[in-house]
Amino acid sequence: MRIVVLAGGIGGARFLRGLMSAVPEADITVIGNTGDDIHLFGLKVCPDLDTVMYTLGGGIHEEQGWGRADESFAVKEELAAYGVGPEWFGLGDRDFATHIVRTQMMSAGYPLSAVTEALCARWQPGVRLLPMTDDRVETHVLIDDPDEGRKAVHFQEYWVRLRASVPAHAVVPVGADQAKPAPGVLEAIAEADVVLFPPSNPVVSIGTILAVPGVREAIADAGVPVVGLSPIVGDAPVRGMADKVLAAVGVESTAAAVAQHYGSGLLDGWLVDLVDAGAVDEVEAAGIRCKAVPLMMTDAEATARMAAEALALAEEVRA
Ligand SMILES: O=c1nc2n(C[C@H](O)[C@H](O)[C@H](O)CO)c3cc(O)ccc3cc-2c(=O)[nH]1
Repeated sequence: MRIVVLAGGIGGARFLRGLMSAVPEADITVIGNTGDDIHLFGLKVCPDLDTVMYTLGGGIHEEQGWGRADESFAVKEELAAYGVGPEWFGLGDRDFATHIVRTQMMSAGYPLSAVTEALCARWQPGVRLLPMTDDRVETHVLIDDPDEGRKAVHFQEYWVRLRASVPAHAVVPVGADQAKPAPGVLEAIAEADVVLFPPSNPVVSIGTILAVPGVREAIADAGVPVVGLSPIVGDAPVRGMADKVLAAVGVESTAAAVAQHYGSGLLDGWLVDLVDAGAVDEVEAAGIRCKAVPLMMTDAEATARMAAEALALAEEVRA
């Protein structure tokens, strides 16, 4: 079975681990969000691609969900001693090596997709990991700054420095409208037997991937089941601060509202948590097959069961 998964960072990566244990023989292509990418200290950092690569490759800091296990911060401390920031973004020494290799390869002319493949040669994630695009896309968030008034900040500044503590007036994937899908993205979608949306952020992760011209259309036209898992459980994000960016696009933080945000033109099936069983009828009325199952990725087994439920729902809508 050929499965295409659109993935953000931590939620996407953990879901993928469950999916791989549920269907070890599956051929999985991951289309990773690159809107969170940031240039720091002259280096290109790709948080979501790295989170998937490290998680599936066994190098992730498990509790944190991002960055490397057994990490040290000597370089960051030395940079801070020179007064060079930002100090709010935690790049560790081991992680720095990844960004150095990536930046060096890109400076030599390799596209991000080729660089990602090269990095994965070390990590062997067991999936084909593709960036959504080789072009530069950067998600910016429009906020009101107490001193400077309304201004756009990089997504990472909003997420990590500000902890999404101020309202987001708009979320803009800068450059997405001009971006082309990376090599292999449209082909993987066209050849897929099923497309899955993990419980990743519907705006800044999956929404950004869908904003690359051609991706949404390819998924809608693939003629295969498209099944998503709600990142909202009991009207709150399972992790992260998805509610803050959902508000910016005028979507309520409920499992049903997120399903309708994707819409029946894209989504065939939607899993909600048992606590949201009351939303099933509303989602089905919107033309999307819906089922309530446990959706907390508490451990590997629970996550594998979620993935199996998503595939079972895909077979139900295919029939
Ligand atoms: O909350 C944080 N998240 C950090 N993240 C996670 C990241 O900001 C977001 O969670 C994702 O971009 C959202 O998917 C990092 C991810 C990386 O790959 C590399 C460095 C960081 C650093 C931080 C950090 O300092 N604080």
